[in-house]
Amino acid sequence: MTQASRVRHVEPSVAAVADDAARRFVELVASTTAELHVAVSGGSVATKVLPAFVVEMARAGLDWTRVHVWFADERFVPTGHDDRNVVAVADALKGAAGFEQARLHATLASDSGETLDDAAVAYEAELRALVPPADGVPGGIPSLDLVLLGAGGDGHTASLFPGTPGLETAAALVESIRDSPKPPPERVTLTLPAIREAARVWAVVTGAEKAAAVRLASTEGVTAEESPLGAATGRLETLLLLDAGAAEALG
Ligand SMILES: O=C1O[C@H](COP(=O)(O)O)[C@@H](O)[C@H](O)[C@H]1O
Repeated sequence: MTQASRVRHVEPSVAAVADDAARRFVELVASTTAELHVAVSGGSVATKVLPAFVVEMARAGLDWTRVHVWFADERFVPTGHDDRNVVAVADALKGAAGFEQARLHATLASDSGETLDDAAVAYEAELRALVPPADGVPGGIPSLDLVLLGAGGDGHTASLFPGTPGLETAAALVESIRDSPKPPPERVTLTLPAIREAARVWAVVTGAEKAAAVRLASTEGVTAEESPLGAATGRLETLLLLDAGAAEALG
């Protein structure tokens, strides 16, 4: 995919970016009567963007009964630990009308008795069991309806970090990470092949400290190893939703 097929949208503030993403989410939910499989990120996506989704869905009179929530990445720490992305996501979804816990697809925590590798394997199995492939042919790669990504100032997205070779050719859909440069070190993440099979990928990136990463991600010809954010594209739609700070290094 060329960079030309990635659409950038800039809003003046973090709140305006969250509201814009929320309106797009409402349009997506309203556009279908099917179940929707949405993978979300932690960090600012969980604390600033998802709450806006909940508000906008309520304003539109829509409920969350058809929405499955998955994780773009998760930290392998004990259940309930503040570092678990599911903690912030579950908190954001508390007011989501009609949302059932059974549709919140958390990964195994470090106190589950399973290993980090087991957690990755189990999550891939759950994805394969519940998320249909784009062509509907059994056994194909699950195609999430939406992957909602954030990014770090280093250009990492989900738990895919710059300087990691082979991101594009990962054989698995979910991988374990043992040496995340950003703590905590142990994580599970969707791989680039899993993300790229999603119908839509929306990366919500805010803050001037991420401007250089956004610029690199938007550079024609950038590799996945240089910029995982730049390589995270969807089959039908790839959006980079930015605030003015994150967009300030773009031409
Ligand atoms: O470690 C992580 O960081 C990224 C970016 O977080 P942010 O707070 O700077 O937006 C996040 O997208 C990812 O899910 C998380 O595990």
